[in-house]
Amino acid sequence: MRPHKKFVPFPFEYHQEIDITVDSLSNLGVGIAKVDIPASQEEGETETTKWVVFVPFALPGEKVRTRIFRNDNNCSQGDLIEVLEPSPHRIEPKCSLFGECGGCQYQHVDYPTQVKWKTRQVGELLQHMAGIDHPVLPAIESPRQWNYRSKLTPHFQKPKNGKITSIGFLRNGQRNNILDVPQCPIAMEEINDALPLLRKLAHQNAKEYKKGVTMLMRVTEGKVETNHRAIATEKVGDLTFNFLAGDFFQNNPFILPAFTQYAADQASKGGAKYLVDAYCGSGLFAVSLASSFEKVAGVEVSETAADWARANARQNNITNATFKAASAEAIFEDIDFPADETAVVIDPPRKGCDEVFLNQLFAFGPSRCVYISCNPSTQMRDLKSFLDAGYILEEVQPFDLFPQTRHLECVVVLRKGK
Ligand SMILES: C[S@@+](CC[C@H](N)C(=O)[O-])C[C@H]1O[C@@H](n2cnc3c(N)ncnc32)[C@H](O)[C@@H]1O
Repeated sequence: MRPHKKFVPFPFEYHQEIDITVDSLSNLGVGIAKVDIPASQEEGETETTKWVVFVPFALPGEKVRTRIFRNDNNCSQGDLIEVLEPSPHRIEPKCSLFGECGGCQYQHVDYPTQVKWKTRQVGELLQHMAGIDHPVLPAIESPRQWNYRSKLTPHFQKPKNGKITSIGFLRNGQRNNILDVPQCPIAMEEINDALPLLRKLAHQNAKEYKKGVTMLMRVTEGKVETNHRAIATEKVGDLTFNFLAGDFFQNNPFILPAFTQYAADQASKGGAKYLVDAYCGSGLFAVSLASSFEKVAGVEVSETAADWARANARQNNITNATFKAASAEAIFEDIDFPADETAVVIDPPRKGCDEVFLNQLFAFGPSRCVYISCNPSTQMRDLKSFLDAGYILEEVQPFDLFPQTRHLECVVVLRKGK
């Protein structure tokens, strides 16, 4: 293969193979090695400098052979060719598509080590993004490490000559190349049981699709729902939640009782009597935490989700919670809760909180904030604003909602300084 015409042949030639020792992992789950290279391209250069090489699927402590395919300004990228000295934590991946499929990054690592690395990555983000050294509690493990996902969204591209080429997920590292995935070991058994028929029907009806499709598979009461507008049901401990199958709901139901209990304990610590659930979706936290508070107010931009939050409160006999369908910052216009007795749960989408919301939140000044996020990078960015506004970081507790993948949920607990 020839190099890309923009390939820069320094510090490595195209497809040069080098043996390296991996030091750490990036937050994308990619192995990072620091190697010595000549300090400049001058002939006869004797000085060396450290250079970063990224190698996917290589584990910390391993010696591996990598083949370089790209040199950037301050790092290089290589493919993993051979593991020369394996890590004691390396295991056989369960899925034959591991490495090709973009869904999982950690199937080749034993579970306790996955959780340890996720914990460490949160600590590193805390340092790099928020500039603080603070202990991170060990990530809470998922009770199920396989067959835990209650939602799967296999996709396919526009059929060619009336034929669908593959139904599945993006290939690892690619943006529009879909790998055919007939079974997925992190999806619940119900999904894997239903997948063959769904795939067969899609192939049979291929001529009807004028563009690519993302299919929905949502487990609800032992069955799989594929209609976005259908009602799905999930039990969390003694509580029952209904929501539109296509709307957001946390998709590892097995860890949710521990997750919501932790949020309840942290939000009510210090005697807060009132709760605001910002970005409340169909009311998971508002409804789960309501018994620990006198009054609860939820806010959610999706009207259907806010309607379901109201219905979920009613069907679980929660009478102290109200919900507003609006952008999150609007909640501070109408609540009359005393700020020094109010806790706010904040669970925004991956992009984090916007400035308008944060300014309104800080102007209100609740005594406690429990910030939950599936994207610790934006969470740590926002954390800086909390610290600047006088909040004190109490606890950082990751939860592993997504075993075998690089993803996690992280809970950051803050109290207002004096
Ligand atoms: C990560 S989900 C959390 C939902 C809920 N807390 C749960 O765990 O089920 C984020 C939610 O924020 C909502 N959202 C997005 N932007 C918003 C905004 N500006 N104001 C209020 N809600 C918003 C989305 O519709 C989604 O329901």
